[in-house]
Amino acid sequence: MTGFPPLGPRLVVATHNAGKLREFRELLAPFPLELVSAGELGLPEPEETGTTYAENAQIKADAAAAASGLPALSDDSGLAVQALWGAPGIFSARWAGPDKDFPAAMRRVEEDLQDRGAVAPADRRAAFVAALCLAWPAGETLAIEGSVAGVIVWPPRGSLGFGYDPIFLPDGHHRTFGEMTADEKHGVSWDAQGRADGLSHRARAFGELMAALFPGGPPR
Ligand SMILES: O=c1nc[nH]c2c1ncn2[C@H]1C[C@H](O)[C@@H](COP(=O)(O)OP(=O)(O)OP(=O)(O)O)O1
Ligand SMILES: [Mg+2]
Repeated sequence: MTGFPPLGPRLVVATHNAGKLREFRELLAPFPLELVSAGELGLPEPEETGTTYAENAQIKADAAAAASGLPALSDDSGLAVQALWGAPGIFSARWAGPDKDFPAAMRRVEEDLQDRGAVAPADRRAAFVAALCLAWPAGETLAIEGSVAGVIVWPPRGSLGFGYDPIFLPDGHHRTFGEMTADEKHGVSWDAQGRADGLSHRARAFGELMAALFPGGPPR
């Protein structure tokens, strides 16, 4: 028993981002859940009025759980660049504008770093951060954050993944997220004790969240 209401069999993935949805489908595959996305249910995209990732994640999960009557899992995430005082941060999606122009958003990150004279890798530190929120229709919530540290590289490298992946090089690796396979970027492995391990911010938060709900790891 985990002290939380049952999770399934149906779970709403409360995102309108196709890249995140693909990652969550892969992350949730080992679990006995039937996934429906906010888009498939025609749920509106709530306004992200929070001032933190966690607040925005809760807004998205609560809205989807209330509208669907099902448990809902949301993600609010972003890229925090140290030399830019954490920007774009919670505004990462908004930097890409209504057309979701991530090449332009990545250029803006690079231009802002150039303006600060940030050329050496040590001056180009960044982290991807994800806050996940699981909300049940009766109001219970479970929230967890994950992050991964690295550096911003220029020019962008790789065409896999989504968003800012091509300019993020995680510490200890020589390929950017845009050059990594889905499994390398966000695959989660479970040890015999049911502890999860993964590389990306989303994989790390997801592993911790699911370990809280499924002690011992995914059912075999
Ligand atoms: O793994 C990632 N790889 C690359 N870029 C990423 C990642 N994770 C977040 N990001 C960037 C792009 C995304 O657009 C923004 C999150 O903004 P965020 O509001 O949480 O998501 P969103 O508006 O795209 O979809 P939704 O709110 O429907 O879940 O940060
Ligand atoms: Mg959003």
